Amino acid sequence: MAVSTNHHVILFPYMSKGHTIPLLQFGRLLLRHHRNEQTISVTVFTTAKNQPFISEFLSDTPEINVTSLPFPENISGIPPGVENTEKLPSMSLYVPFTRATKLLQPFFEETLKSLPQVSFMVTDGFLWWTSESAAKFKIPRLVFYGTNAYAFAVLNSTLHYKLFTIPEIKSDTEPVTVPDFPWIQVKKCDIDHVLTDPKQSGPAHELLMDQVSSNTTTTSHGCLVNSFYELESAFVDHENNNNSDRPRSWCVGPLCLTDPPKSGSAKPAWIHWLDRKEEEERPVLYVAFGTQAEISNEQLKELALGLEDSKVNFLWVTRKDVEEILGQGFKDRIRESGIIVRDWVDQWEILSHESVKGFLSHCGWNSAQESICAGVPLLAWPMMAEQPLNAKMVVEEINVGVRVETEDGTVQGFVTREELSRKIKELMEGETGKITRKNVKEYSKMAKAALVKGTGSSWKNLDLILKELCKSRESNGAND
Ligand SMILES: O=c1ccn([C@@H]2O[C@H](COP(=O)(O)OP(=O)(O)O[C@H]3O[C@H](CO)[C@@H](O)[C@H](O)[C@H]3O)[C@@H](O)[C@H]2O)c(=O)[nH]1
Repeated sequence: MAVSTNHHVILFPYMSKGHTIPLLQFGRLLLRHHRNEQTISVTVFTTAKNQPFISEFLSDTPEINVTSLPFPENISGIPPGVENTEKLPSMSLYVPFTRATKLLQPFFEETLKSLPQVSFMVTDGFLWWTSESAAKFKIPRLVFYGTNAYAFAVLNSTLHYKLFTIPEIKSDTEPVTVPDFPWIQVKKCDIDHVLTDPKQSGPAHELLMDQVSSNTTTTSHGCLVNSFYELESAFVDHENNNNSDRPRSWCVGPLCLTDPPKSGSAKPAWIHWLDRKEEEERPVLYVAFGTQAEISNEQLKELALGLEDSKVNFLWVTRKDVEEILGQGFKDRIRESGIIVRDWVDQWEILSHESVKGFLSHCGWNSAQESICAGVPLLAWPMMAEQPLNAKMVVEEINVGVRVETEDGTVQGFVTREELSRKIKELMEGETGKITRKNVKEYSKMAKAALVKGTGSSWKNLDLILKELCKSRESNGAND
């Protein structure tokens, strides 16, 4: 008779909801994925101020342990008590905030000493120093970035060929062919400025280099990707076949599909509103820009007016006080057609609602993939980070969305109410909308199939990871 084995997996997400949520979903997936006689336990590392959100998110999975480490204090530029990027006064503080996480290392390692055997750890690529801890404790480490394979492959190609730096390309908007993928053209403004800065020095560059070197075959066993093979096979294959210095990429998603069905709790007001729109047979555009987008008041006003001009019904989730910025008049005018929500919402519940037929999104990868899984086409308005690449992928590669254009063609540029209104109508009522809606439904089916036990590509990948990592740990005597 086979002896049952216990495996213990550590997850350490970066302190930003867009990075944390998918790793928590991965924790759920691990628990669901029983292999033969193995049982798996999971410990999530975080900091005290992030713990309540994580515990609440995992309330359906109390078996997952959550351990908090003390976030460093007195970091120059970081207001006291800020332990998450959403609470930063500006994303320009990303570098000092992320650097400060290194001060968690001694606490992390001290806790590792007291934990039961660890089979492997999955830690965020932004927490580069966790690869040192993994090496010290001889624990295999998988790295997680939260991005898809398309963006990762295009960024790696940009870095490898020094695409914008040698020779230096000054224009922000000149299209440049990506050598590894000649059918793709990118502009300098599509790429994070750290990769296109000819100086290639300074704190942001040094941080990036630390993160890059913690994702090599010697520092990481593999790269966990929140995506599914059928969505972007060319890019997954490219990463795995052409880069001997980087560890293998494993698509194990879409992780949003691991969320439990809604329990019988009372429906929030916005879901009642969506129910009413369904009865009235009025399609709704969902509008939301993730957890860290920074939108000026001027741009926010223009967006509001574009929504109003389009005459489309909309549900807009925003962190800003729209009423204060636009005045009561706007709310009165859109009383019948729109609803504005400032609470934390269950985005998946909204996207899965029958009345939601389009999503105006910044194309953070979680939002974009959630939309694909729910079969909802996107109106792509990228704002920062790798979002311009996600938008390209959604619009040009898999044709499940329409792109919003800025006035000057740069990512940071201004978007007029006329452009917004035109593109909203194109997505919700036009021919392109119809085509993208048909395409996205196909990808939604493929997404679900990827996780099916025994046959799905992501299910098989996770099975291989567990087989490989748990076995290698046993043969190293890790269970002694
Ligand atoms: O009220 C809310 C607001 C957000 N969400 C969820 O929060 C996540 C937000 O993630 P994402 O859409 O990816 O946006 P960001 O928060 O902006 O994500 C950051 O992290 C992503 C993953 O690395 C990157 O793709 C983005 O560029 C980066 O900005 C999603 O799962 C949403 O469903 C909710 O459930 N309710």
